[in-house]
Amino acid sequence: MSASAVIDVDRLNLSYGDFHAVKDLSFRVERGELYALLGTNGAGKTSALEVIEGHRTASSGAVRVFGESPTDRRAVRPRMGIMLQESGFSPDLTVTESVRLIGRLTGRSDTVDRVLDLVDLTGKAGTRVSQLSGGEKRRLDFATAVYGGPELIVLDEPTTGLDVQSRDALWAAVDRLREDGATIVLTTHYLEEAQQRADRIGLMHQGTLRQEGTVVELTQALPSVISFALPVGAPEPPIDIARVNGSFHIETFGLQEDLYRLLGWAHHTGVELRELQAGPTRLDDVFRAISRD
Ligand SMILES: Nc1ncnc2c1ncn2[C@@H]1O[C@H](COP(=O)(O)OP(=O)(O)OP(=O)(O)O)[C@@H](O)[C@H]1O
Repeated sequence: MSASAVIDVDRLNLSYGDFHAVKDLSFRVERGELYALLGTNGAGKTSALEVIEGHRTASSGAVRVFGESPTDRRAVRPRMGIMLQESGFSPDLTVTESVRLIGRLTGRSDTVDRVLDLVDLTGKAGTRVSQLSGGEKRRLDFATAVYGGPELIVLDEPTTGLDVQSRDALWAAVDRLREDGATIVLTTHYLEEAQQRADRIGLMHQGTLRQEGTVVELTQALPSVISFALPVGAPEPPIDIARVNGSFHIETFGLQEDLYRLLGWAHHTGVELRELQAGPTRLDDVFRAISRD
């Protein structure tokens, strides 16, 4: 195990009865990293996280968190904050009471006021959980993960159900936690959030890790795309292009060169390139490629 690894997952397998949900999964998360574990529905992300969180026992393989077994709660729990997909707060408790209760369970020290400010729930301190909106409940879930500023924070689909403003606020809070040195493990179906923020990404499909790397490493194997539409009757550019749904696509590993040629041709022939877009491969494309099989 690497000396700095906060999480070390080595050939993890997890079965539910006859169903093999996680297959020989290995990955490491280094101190201070934001690692995004992404994948298709049912890929096994939550199952893997549940083993890391100490909520589930592996069928085989080794998982270490801070060098300890995650089931050693006394060693690991005070250092790890967890935002589950659903926390199951008691509906009759107020926001303040819920945070205080969770705070006690973490074994970390903090003040309710600071945590509510961090997750932007100060105005709802006295509101019962049953009266919170979906997005407010999600922010209360986030409060449980950040209480006491843990070294490791696990976020399972943290922004699902949040409006754009609340998402931005959550990511701003995550940025501040990272500035303080926190290590973050994240699952999300919002690939652009992972693309923008993750230091490294693991892509899972049907229980296995199909690819792992930085965004650049993952996307450089696929071509960039230039797309545009042409006015009726316009000549076609002398470049290898495909027609998709009435518009033109160029797939290229030489984005700059092909764009230069295309724009030069359009300029010389006086053709307008409508809805012109050019950009590197997005994580969505890598994702589609791994989930085809
Ligand atoms: N308690 C359980 N009993 C039986 N099967 C389960 C159980 N929990 C999960 N599974 C199955 O294991 C597989 C992996 O589920 P998991 O929730 O880990 O996937 P996921 O990658 O988190 O999916 P999603 O993105 O849809 O949340 C799925 O096929 C799911 O139906």
